[in-house]
Amino acid sequence: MATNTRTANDTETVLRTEGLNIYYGKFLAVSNVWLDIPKNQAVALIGPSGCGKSTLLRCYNRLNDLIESFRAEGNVIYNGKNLYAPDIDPVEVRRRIGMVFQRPNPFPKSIYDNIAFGAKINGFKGNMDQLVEDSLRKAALWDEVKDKLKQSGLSLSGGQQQRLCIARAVAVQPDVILMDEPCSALDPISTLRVEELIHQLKEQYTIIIVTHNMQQASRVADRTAFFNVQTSEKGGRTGYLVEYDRTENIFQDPQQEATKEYISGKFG
Ligand SMILES: Nc1ncnc2c1ncn2[C@@H]1O[C@H](COP(=O)(O)OP(=O)(O)OP(=O)(O)O)[C@@H](O)[C@H]1O
Repeated sequence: MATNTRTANDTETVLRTEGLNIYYGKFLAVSNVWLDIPKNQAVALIGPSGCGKSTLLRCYNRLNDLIESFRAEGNVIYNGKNLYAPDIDPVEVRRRIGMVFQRPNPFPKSIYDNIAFGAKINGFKGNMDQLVEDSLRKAALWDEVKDKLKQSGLSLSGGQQQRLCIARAVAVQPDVILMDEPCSALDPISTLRVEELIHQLKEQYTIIIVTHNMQQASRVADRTAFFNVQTSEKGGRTGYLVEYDRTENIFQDPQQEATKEYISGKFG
């Protein structure tokens, strides 16, 4: 049984996960998750490979809908509305809840158009130059690219490309930004820059980050959710939430044996 799974009552909850079971076909990938994501905080999802961190993350902006075998039971409540209700438009969900992926994936377009493209599709009618500058500033990239906005986004370094993807996510004025191992393809200096950026972004956005790097979770996250895998009699491996608490508690005073073992490197 998980502990501290709903202890985000010190601040407003943006995303509420209620008894979520996630299936791929008949396979139960993640079981019975109860988890509140507080506004303007960063929450890290950690745990061994296959425990369902990315699967859960993709439920928060309905990206799993693109997988035919995907099915969810339970509720994901975003600002009071069930994200999986029939009248909810998944495209609008993905605008409000943006995503940054493991590998930087800029469009094969100019730096400027990487930002402007999504904004135009979303009907942005304001000053585009200003939006591009503001978004690049929020992603701590403006000073490095302001003189080469017409160059291809693909001409940037990996770390710059990832910050461009963050700028692109920010440009459509989301509420929440999901990050799926955003630094795993980056060098240590670029990683630090993205981590610093996460601290700045929290002032305006809520962030959920999947990371394999426990130091990273302890550096960037206010709260951390530790997931583990249990093997059924039939051999199926299902992820479940073990413990969710303030990050310092998870790393310095975990309540569950499995969390203690994981953070001390005994498995995973
Ligand atoms: N599209 C899919 N179809 C079927 N099964 C899937 C699919 N995506 C993930 N799975 C399965 O769901 C389980 C959870 O996978 P997921 O990638 O969410 O775990 P994870 O904790 O993010 O792993 P990792 O840390 O290795 O990235 C795994 O058993 C995986 O094989």
